Amino acid sequence: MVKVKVPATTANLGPGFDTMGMALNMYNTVEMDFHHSLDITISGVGMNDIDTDETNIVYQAAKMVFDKAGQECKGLRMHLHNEIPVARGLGSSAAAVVGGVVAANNLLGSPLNEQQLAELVTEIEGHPDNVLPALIGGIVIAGWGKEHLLYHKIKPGAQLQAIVAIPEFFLATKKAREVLPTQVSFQDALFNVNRASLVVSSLLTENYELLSEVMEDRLHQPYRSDLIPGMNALIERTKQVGAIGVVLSGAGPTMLALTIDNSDAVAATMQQVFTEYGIRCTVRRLVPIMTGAEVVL
Ligand SMILES: Nc1ncnc2c1ncn2[C@@H]1O[C@H](COP(=O)(O)OP(=O)(O)O)[C@@H](O)[C@H]1O
Ligand SMILES: N[C@@H](CCOP(=O)(O)O)C(=O)O
Repeated sequence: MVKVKVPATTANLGPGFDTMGMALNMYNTVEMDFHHSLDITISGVGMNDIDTDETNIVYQAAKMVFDKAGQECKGLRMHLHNEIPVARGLGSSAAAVVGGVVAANNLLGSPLNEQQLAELVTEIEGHPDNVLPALIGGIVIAGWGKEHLLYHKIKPGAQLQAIVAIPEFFLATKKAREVLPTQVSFQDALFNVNRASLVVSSLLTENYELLSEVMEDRLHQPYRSDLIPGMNALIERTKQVGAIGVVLSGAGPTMLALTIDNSDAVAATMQQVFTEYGIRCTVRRLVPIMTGAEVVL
């Protein structure tokens, strides 16, 4: 039996759509063992929102590792314990995919190396920005090259905190991608190239004064704002009380505020603004982490 612990992630970091993400200290665990049939049990959050048959994505991801390794999968016994809320923009599906792939790879004696795991989880999820930090931790910038996935991991600054306001309502990533345009203007593309580059350089140099001016986006957030009541007001007001950057976490509806200090005021303001817009939410204070999925048993 193997037990794998996988972190939550916050993807995009504003302008880095489908490109950047960061691992956070909130975890799901996957326990997995060989079995003659499929037997899935679940505990923790979202128990009623997750399938326990062959459509379960932890199982589907695990089965792809068996297929790649040329091994027959007769069944699996799995217990999933979840802390990451489902369909809220904190990478629950990424954690499920990574948990399934890493657990199965371990069960089979590690036939796939890190590069192969990174490519497999990206193929399954469709974009690398949440699965890569879930797999290897830290802040990851990633994208497909001609043949291979290219990725680079940055160490988050030690002082950085991540406050997340998690609304009570679900927003499936699929739905939040359907509102995106198929084309954008040259000016908006240029704006995001500029801001994403400045986000990376300010994270690398821990220049939070610069970071506070550049976590802006024109490729996805404007199109998603109608799906998240209060999003723009929350960004504006949370920045006024000292957050470095305030952005949509992944595809939403969770909002992420990066802070160094002023965390109490930031957390209170996020809660307050959502409440004013009739949205019940849970605010959690998290920190970026350098460790991705790890085998704990
Ligand atoms: N722990 C889990 N185990 C299996 N499937 C999960 C788990 N968590 C989430 N999922 C699946 O992922 C879907 C949510 O994915 P998605 O819409 O991308 O939201 P998120 O932003 O949380 O990743 C759920 O509807 C469910 O099918
Ligand atoms: N780049 C993706 C990220 C989705 O992340 P999730 O954690 O919300 O699944 C997007 O913005 O669609």
